[in-house]
Order: sequence, then C-alpha cells, then structure tokens
Amino acid sequence: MQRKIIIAGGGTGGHIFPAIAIANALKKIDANTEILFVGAKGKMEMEKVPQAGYQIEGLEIAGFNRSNMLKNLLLPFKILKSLGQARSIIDRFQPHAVVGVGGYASFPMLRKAQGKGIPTLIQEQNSFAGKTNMILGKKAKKICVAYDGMEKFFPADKLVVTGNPVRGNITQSSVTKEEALQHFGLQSGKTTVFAVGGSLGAKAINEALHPLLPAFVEKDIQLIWQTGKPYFDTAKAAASAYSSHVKVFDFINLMDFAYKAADVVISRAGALAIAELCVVKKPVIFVPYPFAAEDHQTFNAQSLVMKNAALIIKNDDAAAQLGNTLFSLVQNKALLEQLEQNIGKLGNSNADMVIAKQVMTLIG
Ligand SMILES: CC(=O)N[C@H]1[C@@H](OP(=O)(O)OP(=O)(O)OC[C@H]2O[C@@H](n3ccc(=O)[nH]c3=O)[C@H](O)[C@@H]2O)O[C@H](CO)[C@@H](O)[C@@H]1O
Repeated sequence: MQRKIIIAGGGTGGHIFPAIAIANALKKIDANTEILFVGAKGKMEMEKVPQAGYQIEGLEIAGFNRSNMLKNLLLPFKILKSLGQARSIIDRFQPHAVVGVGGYASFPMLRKAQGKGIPTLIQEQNSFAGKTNMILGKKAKKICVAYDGMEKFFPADKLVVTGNPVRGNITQSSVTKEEALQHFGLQSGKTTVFAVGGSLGAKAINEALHPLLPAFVEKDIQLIWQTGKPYFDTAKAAASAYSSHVKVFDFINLMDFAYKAADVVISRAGALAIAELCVVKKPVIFVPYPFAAEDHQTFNAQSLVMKNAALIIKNDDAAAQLGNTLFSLVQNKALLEQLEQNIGKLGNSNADMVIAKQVMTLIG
C-alpha cells in the first residue's frame, strides 16, 4: 500500500526543520511514501520545504497581530478560508495520516483531519505547549514530545517522549573542520566563533556583537555571524572593515558546516538549536529570547546550565557581558572541554526515526 502523509505547520525554522527531518525518516522507512507539506503563504516554509525536495501548499492563514490590531479584523475570515482550503487539500490528497509540527497551518489541517476521522500526530518541540497544540492534542492519536512533564498540557496516555528530530545532514555530517572553514572563507588553526540568533535572527546578539568586531581582529578570532534578515545590511556594512575575520550571513543553509567550523557557539535557546548543539557537542553561550511563550527559551537553556553543559547570558545583559564571557571562554581550555563533554551527553540523533515509526503505526 502506498502511504500518503500530510505534514502541516511552519512559521520558523524551529517548526520547519523538524518537519523535514520527520519526512526524510518516513521516506527512509518506505521510499514509496507520498508526502505533502502544508504551510502558511508568505512564511519561511514556502521556500525551505521545496529546497529540501518536498512539495508544499500554502494556506491563507496568519497569526494574531499584537502590533497592528486593524490587521486582526480579517483574521476570522482568514481562519474560515484556511479551513475550507484544508478541507479541499484533504479531499484531493486523501492522506492516511496528518502530522502537525506547530505553527499557523497546523491548526486548520489537523482540525479538518480529526473531523474526518483521519489519524493525527503532533510533534511538540518545546517544554511549554502552544495553545493550538493543546486544543489539537485532545483528538490527536499520539503526541511526540522532547521534555518530561508534558502531561500538564496533553492527555498522558497519548504522550511519547521521543526528543526533537534533528536533520540527518547535521546528525550524519561528514564535513571536516578544514572544509567547513574553507567554505566560509576562513583560515584553519584560528579560534572560530559561530553566532546564531535562531531562524529569524536575534537583535540582542547582533547589537552585542556589533561593537566587538575590532576585538575579534585584535585577538585573531574568526566569527561566522548569522544575523537574520532585519540586521543583515547593518551587519554587512559594519563588518566590511573586518572581513578577514568576520563573515556575515542573513541565514545559513549549511548549518552542519557552521557547527563544524566553530570552537564556540553563541545561540538563542530555541528547542531545535538546543537539540542540534547537543548532537554536534559544541560549547555554547545561550542568550535566550525572553518573549517566547512562558519564557520557555530561558527554561530550555537553564536545563543545560544546571548540568554544566552550557553558559547563559540574559537578553538584557548581552550588550554588557557577551564580550567578556566569550573572550574569557575561548581562552579557558578546561571549561571548553567540560562544556563539550557535558552537552554531548544530552545528544539524541534518532528522534526523527522514532517519530516516523509512530506515524507509520497510526496507519498500520
Ligand atoms: C522566537 C521564537 O519564538 N522562537 C521559537 C522558534 O524558534 P526558532 O525557529 O528560532 O528555533 P530553533 O532554534 O528551535 O530552530 C531553528 C532551526 O533553524 C535552523 N537554522 C537557524 C538559523 C540559520 O541560519 N539556519 C538554519 O538552518 C536551525 O538549524 C534549527 O533547525 O521555534 C522553536 C521551536 O518550536 C522555539 O523553541 C523557539 O522559542
């Protein structure tokens, strides 16, 4: 039997890349499986999913806009329209199961699938569940989670603790450090820092790094600086005088190369960033995004800090503390080794396959 599966959701890399990891694992189990992604028009998934070799359809759905209330007037119509679109996608594609990874498109797709009696599975990346996932969880068959204690949000009998699915090109990367450095136009044998602000970039990390650029050159330390789109032009202009040591990108497609090149990482504490850093075993300074729901990034980062597996700087302290913390860490071999060893113990490389098997079980 050819299995047909819809994977719905997106909005940020933290939803899209686990979705792609699950799709790849489903294909590994049975190459004949047909997979259709459903995302939200205009969002990052509409570009990243086709790049990964999968088909995607976009729904006309948006989230609640907190900064422009007028934009919310159309929201009820958009939700209704997207529910209609979801119904016609299901009628046309006839999926055997629908997987929700969170983000705008998850809700209409899973809601409609559940209404039609099609089995659904939710993959919740965070230690705090979003509201839509909690609603959808009531009728989902399985809920795959990465943290303990999720019965606060979901029916306990549906929970499976699988960990977050990390993409195979990160778990099975074969690139060498030299190749990775060369790819970024950097030199071997020099300490290299990779700064990454989650899939959208991080203002606080960018603003803290900006005045430190001369220090990178003085100390002969190289920097791969992922800025996100909004800060890219500013960063590019600022780095032009330091281009021997500082390489600026709005988004990194080859994350395995960036991780491999790095001796130290500065990162937001999104759930997937953490799962990946544990797999690639890199010493990291987290600067959690403080406005994520229930401040879950701080909670995520703290769980590693408590195990001496990472350092943390608060968002508001980044400008004042990032330079000192970073430059003293790169000189402290003992601490680097301790962080590397401890974070490495937390890595989980096969969550993608475990989740894919759960999806296949739903279909039978
Ligand atoms: C601001 C916010 O609300 N962020 C949330 C969002 O974050 P965000 O999308 O930033 O999340 P994560 O750190 O979890 O994942 C980022 C993903 O994008 C990839 N990547 C990132 C940068 C880049 O240049 N290239 C690239 O490929 C990473 O390898 C990773 O796979 O979803 C996560 C998972 O639900 C949540 O934990 C975060 O709190």
